[in-house]
Amino acid sequence: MSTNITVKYNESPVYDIVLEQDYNTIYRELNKLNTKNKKICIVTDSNLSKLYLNEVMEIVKDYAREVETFTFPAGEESKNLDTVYLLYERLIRSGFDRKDLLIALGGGVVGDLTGYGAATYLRGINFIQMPTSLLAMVDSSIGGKTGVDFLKFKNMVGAFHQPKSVYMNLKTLLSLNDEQYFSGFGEIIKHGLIKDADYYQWLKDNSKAIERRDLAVLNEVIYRSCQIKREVVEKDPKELGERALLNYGHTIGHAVEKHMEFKLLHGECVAIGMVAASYLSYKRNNITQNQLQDIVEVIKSFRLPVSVSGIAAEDVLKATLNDKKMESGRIKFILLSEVGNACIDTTVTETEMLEAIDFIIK
Ligand SMILES: NC(=O)c1ccc[n+]([C@@H]2O[C@H](COP(=O)([O-])OP(=O)(O)OC[C@H]3O[C@@H](n4cnc5c(N)ncnc54)[C@H](O)[C@@H]3O)[C@@H](O)[C@H]2O)c1
Ligand SMILES: O=C(O)C(=O)C[C@@H](O)[C@H](O)[C@H](O)COP(=O)(O)O
Ligand SMILES: [Zn+2]
Repeated sequence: MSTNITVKYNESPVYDIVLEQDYNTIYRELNKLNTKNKKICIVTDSNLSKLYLNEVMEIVKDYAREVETFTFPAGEESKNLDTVYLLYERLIRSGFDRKDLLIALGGGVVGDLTGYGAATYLRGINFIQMPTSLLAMVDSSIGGKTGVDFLKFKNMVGAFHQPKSVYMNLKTLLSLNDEQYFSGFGEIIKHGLIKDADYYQWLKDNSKAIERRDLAVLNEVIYRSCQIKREVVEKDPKELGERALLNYGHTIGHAVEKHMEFKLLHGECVAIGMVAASYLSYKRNNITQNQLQDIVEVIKSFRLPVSVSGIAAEDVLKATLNDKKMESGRIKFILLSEVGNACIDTTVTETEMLEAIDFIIK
């Protein structure tokens, strides 16, 4: 079973998202890029290097002049300029030129960091996303947002740089531990809440099959989420407007992620941030108290946290004011206008934000 989605900018196809259940057809993506006389560097983390690197290398080596690998320690703590420095060093020492190619084999951390390396090395070289986590398949591998954290502030240094292809092997989802697997549902539930109430309902109806990682159902989840993300990024590739809706739950979520020193996964922090943003949406009379309660229960049913402890509300507020959503001193906050629709609101006050943050700190 293979499914393809094409991402277009200004009506022109830019790259394909390929959903597969093995790695056998990667060569098609490489052939499109004429890689036979190019060097390829596969960038991955210390977990994936033990799981899929050899299999991918075996295939890629027949379609490249030379294959290098660059592995860094797994986890958000590595998503910074120190790791990018080591990547540049490796590429320079190995003589990578502008026509060569990077492959990001891993979760969102590998994808964001490799994408940023590709965007900046020699002023930009090609890269392919090979997402292995659910979160990376439904969200981070699509749309060309690349970057790294700085002083633990999330994604503060980055660039828009589109991949040449996004190739996923859904069987890799079977080796994720439960925490990593369910963290993907932070972004998936977000897609339903901001864009598609039917999808949100469908997720609830299919929770049992999702729980047992039925690959046919996961194919549907990934396909629907990728379509939602594709539609948004095609209309607004550089987040001048509507793309900001994808930030639902992130303003407070990113601040929690920073203050928890990356002990919680990104999807878990997005889940907590969505509870706060849904609380504000309820306070603004956009959704009912029952709908707020339903959102909290659905997030819990996907084994995601809905609150956090051990951090101070004032610190979280301060970090939200340093996030990228500030514009002329005002925060661009994403609220639900109803379940299945979201809006940008620049009138949320610090007092309202503190109340929402208090709601998620236990
Ligand atoms: N660029 C974007 O649009 C975008 C969107 C959403 C999230 N992000 C970023 O993505 C990151 C989160 O992504 P993530 O949750 O994939 O984190 P991650 O890359 O750290 O992966 C989570 C953990 O799962 C492991 N892992 C990944 N795939 C595996 C597999 N198949 N089997 C076993 N273990 C596996 C990793 O080694 C890691 O330990 C954050 O940095 C976030 O800011 C970016
Ligand atoms: O693609 C986007 O745009 C998103 O906002 C997707 C988010 O899930 C993702 O976490 C993104 O990296 C957040 O963007 P940022 O600009 O707030 O760093
Ligand atoms: Zn996110």
